[in-house]
Amino acid sequence: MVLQSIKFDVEFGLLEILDQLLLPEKTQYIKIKGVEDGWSVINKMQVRGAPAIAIVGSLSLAVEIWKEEFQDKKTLLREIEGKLNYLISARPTAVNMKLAADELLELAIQLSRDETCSTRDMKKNFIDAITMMLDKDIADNKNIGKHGSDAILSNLQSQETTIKVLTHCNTGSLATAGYGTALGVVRRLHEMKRLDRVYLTETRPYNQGARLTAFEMVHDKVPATLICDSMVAYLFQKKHIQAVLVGADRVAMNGDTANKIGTYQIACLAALHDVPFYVCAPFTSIDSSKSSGDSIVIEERPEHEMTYIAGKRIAAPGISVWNPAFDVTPAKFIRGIITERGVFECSDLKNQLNL
Ligand SMILES: CSC[C@H]1O[C@H](OP(=O)(O)O)[C@H](O)[C@@H]1O
Repeated sequence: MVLQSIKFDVEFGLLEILDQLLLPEKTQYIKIKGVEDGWSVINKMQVRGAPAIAIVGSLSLAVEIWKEEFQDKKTLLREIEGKLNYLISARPTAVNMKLAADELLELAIQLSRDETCSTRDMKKNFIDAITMMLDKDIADNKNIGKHGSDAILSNLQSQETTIKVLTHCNTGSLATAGYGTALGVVRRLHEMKRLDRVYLTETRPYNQGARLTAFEMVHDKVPATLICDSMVAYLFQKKHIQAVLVGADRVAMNGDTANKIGTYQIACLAALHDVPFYVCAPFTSIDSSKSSGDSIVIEERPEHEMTYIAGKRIAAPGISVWNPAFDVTPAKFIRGIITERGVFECSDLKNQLNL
């Protein structure tokens, strides 16, 4: 059975998301009735992952406007613009919701100006565009898997047939519409029988690795080993890791990449141990408005997310806490950006975006 993080059928007003705060103990879905529910589950990280945030946020708008009748296209356009701006505010670091909102608003403006398009047609065409995001994301991830596995295997010495990789956080079916980005490359390597093992960090404090990536790898029977975040240097020293594969929340034009906290220190260690470090991300995670990572806003999460685990306090009451949810890895540490269009050097991103 395929792991389904999103259930959607707008005809039935159905949008449900798997509550990722309850995994792996409980598999429980939450009904999303509109953008307020969408904003809430994103902000509370009941659904998370850069692509999944954009998809669930946009789908929450689709189910909301599907139920409503609009007197004219101007009213519908005003509703769409206001609710897209609201959804963008749920979490600041991942760029995907902002890029999706920009594209959807541009479509709505075009439809509102098209005199051959009725209000009903505008609503249907707009919702259809959102629905297509699901299939496109899965297709993009399959291409990321193909390009990434080809690139990594090309690095192998002639006598090496299988590969050991390290990944951080969760970049699989629980962070996307399905298959995953960095975990999509892992899945592709496994499908090709070229994966020896994937090592995954627990990824404190939310534990995306221990709770989500481990869940996905066990579910798919992929050879995987969980390690603590503090074990990465020793892993590089004692195991022959041939690549690091991470996701991205926002890639700047020079290749600087914002990703889950801990990514930057893994990149530093990978450089020290000469392990190729790859960022795996669809073009929907690339921000052409950012020339470098310097201006990427880093979300800071509530202190209880660090001082408690599963509702039990693990840190002394009264201790101060700093809880940045992301860090920025400089382009110099990144061997390549693995995308659905191919694998690019950081210096080539601008050309790939025709900028
Ligand atoms: C498919 S990339 C997912 C990306 O999002 C994660 O952050 P969060 O769990 O806080 O949404 C992490 O940075 C992953 O690399």
